[in-house]
Amino acid sequence: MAMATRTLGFVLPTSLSSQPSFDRRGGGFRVSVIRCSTSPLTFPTSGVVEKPWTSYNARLVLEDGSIWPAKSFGAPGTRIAELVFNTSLTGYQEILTDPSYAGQFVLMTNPQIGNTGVNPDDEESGQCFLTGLVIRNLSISTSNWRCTKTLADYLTERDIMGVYDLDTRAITRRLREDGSLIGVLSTEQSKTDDELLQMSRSWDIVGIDLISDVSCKSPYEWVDKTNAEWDFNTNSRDGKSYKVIAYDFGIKQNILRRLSSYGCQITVVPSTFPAAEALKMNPDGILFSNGPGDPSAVPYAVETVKELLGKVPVYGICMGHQLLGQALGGKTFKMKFGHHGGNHPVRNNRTGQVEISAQNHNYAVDPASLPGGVEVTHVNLNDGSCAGLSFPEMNVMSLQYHPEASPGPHDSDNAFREFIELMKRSKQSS
Ligand SMILES: NC(=O)CC[C@H](N)C(=O)O
Repeated sequence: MAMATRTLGFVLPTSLSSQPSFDRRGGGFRVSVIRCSTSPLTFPTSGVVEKPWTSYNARLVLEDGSIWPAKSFGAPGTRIAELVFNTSLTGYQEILTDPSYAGQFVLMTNPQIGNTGVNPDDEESGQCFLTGLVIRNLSISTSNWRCTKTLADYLTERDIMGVYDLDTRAITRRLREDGSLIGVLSTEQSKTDDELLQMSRSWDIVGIDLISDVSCKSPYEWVDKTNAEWDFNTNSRDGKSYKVIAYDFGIKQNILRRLSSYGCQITVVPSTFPAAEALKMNPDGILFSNGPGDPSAVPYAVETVKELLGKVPVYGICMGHQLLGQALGGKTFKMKFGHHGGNHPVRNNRTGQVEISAQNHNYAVDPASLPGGVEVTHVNLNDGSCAGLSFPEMNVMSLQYHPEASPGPHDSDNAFREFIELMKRSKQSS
């Protein structure tokens, strides 16, 4: 939810003279450490201080046989996941709580993470879903006016692994050259490198249904809007109300806030909610949400989408877009290393305009596999992949990326208005 200008609000005391400097004699950092706190901050002005987190040795072992010594600042243990890199400069808390990262370790290419701590407003869901966070440096000072906790404390409390002190540039280059890799993170010294390597080679993320674990268990109403302080683009609202059912495949709360701000009354339903029940509720539109993993591993969700097609206007975001692609008769495939970041240029084919977008996906719809009448509305300009679809005959629209952009730029927010227009037109013609 936060924008860069909001989250980068350092409050450094004037008596603090410079950048942290490493003191070789003392083995510590010669800085003033600002622990985030809701109580007034006190600033030591001099002296050697220890890093404000407990660190112990860890290893990242990748399936290609590479071993990356690291230091842990989160939960201890040994965990397996797919490693992806994310190029966002800000928004690590939204990334940590985005359910689409279930089954993955996220490596941040931004070399310094943790400087703004965590706060109660930037959560995309009620828990952290990724398996671990991999970073170059953990910020030694934490300061932001909304901060209530340090990143290290937050990850440890939520039992999520976090490691730093790895060469994240070298790992990113490897992922770009060889594609995403399965890895094992471990703080357990009793496990040999070879054991961890075998573990990483014994698991695969392809073909696993990850949405059933992250979806809600029963329907609920959503009413929260985007906080007025953060809202924008308000001129495009028509003041009317639309009844929307949101299928939760791992939904980010900012999608719900944006829909609500655009005047939707929302009922969120689980991924297994029967299409017939959804239709009985007489919605004006249906949203298929983002969600983790392989869209080919959830045929039941594709069936639900198929049953709803043509009966009511539908809007798919990310996983929802991929499920729509399959339901329309197309195929999805796994990309080499996917798109994860807040800086992806997308061309809107209808307007010719380029939007800078937030993206997080490893799979894509193959446009060549789609039947006639389905239009590719958006293209990712980095690699030409399909970034949006429309099938006007059935009131279908979808985006492979994140118009709710949290974190990320807001260029694509108008897609919510387009969904409203789709529902409005369909209502008028029926
Ligand atoms: N953010 C998402 O919905 C991700 C979609 C899908 N799980 C992928 O990785 O491609």
